[in-house]
Amino acid sequence: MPETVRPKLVLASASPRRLSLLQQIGVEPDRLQPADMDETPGKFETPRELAARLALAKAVVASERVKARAGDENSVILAADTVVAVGRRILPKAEVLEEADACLRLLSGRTHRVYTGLCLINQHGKASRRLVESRVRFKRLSRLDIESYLASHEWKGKAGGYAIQGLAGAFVINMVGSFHAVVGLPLYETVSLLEGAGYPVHSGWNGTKS
Ligand SMILES: Cc1cn([C@H]2C[C@H](O)[C@@H](COP(=O)(O)OP(=O)(O)OP(=O)(O)O)O2)c(=O)[nH]c1=O
Repeated sequence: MPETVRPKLVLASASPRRLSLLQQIGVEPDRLQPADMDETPGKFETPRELAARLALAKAVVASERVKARAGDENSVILAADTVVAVGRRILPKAEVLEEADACLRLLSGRTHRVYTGLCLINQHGKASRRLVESRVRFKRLSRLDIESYLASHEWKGKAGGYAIQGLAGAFVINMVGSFHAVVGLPLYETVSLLEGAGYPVHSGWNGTKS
């Protein structure tokens, strides 16, 4: 029987969170190929549609770059996008203090949704997609909560102006969905897409330390 060659894995992301979530399940990408793009929502686009569209767009852009390089033909490309929303209102990825402040005030005492789009383009150029929706309920935030959190700078570059995996974990009364998806990469769905593309996830589990 001919031996199947493991495809190379390209992670289309600049997010250190996504890389460490992959490493958590014993998967080490062969290459990082971040795909910078305009993430502005379309006029009538829902948060769910935005997360799905951007995950696909990131994978496509990275795939084009990978294809242009000799020797990388047998590659699978993985990309994701996380969108935080209150109802239909899409919150920004907070880059400045004012944005993070506005996000936290809006999230205070409310339940919001986090949509994580996932896309894998296989060796033959076929895209497979998943969309994971999680609900997160925040306590009512005091002025001190908000000011202290803003001073931590953990909000920077995070969708909705917070990171559940850090200090903001203290704001969460409960969540329904996938914690890892909120952080940036739904692990169950990631494994299912990788296995579907013939990428052997378990081969990285030998001798893994907890
Ligand atoms: C809600 C939430 C978001 N985030 C992060 C995950 C993503 O990195 C970021 C959302 O922005 P994204 O546009 O999804 O990702 P990114 O620009 O950081 O990285 P790339 O496109 O290169 O993959 O917010 C957390 O780390 N924790 C959280 O609790």
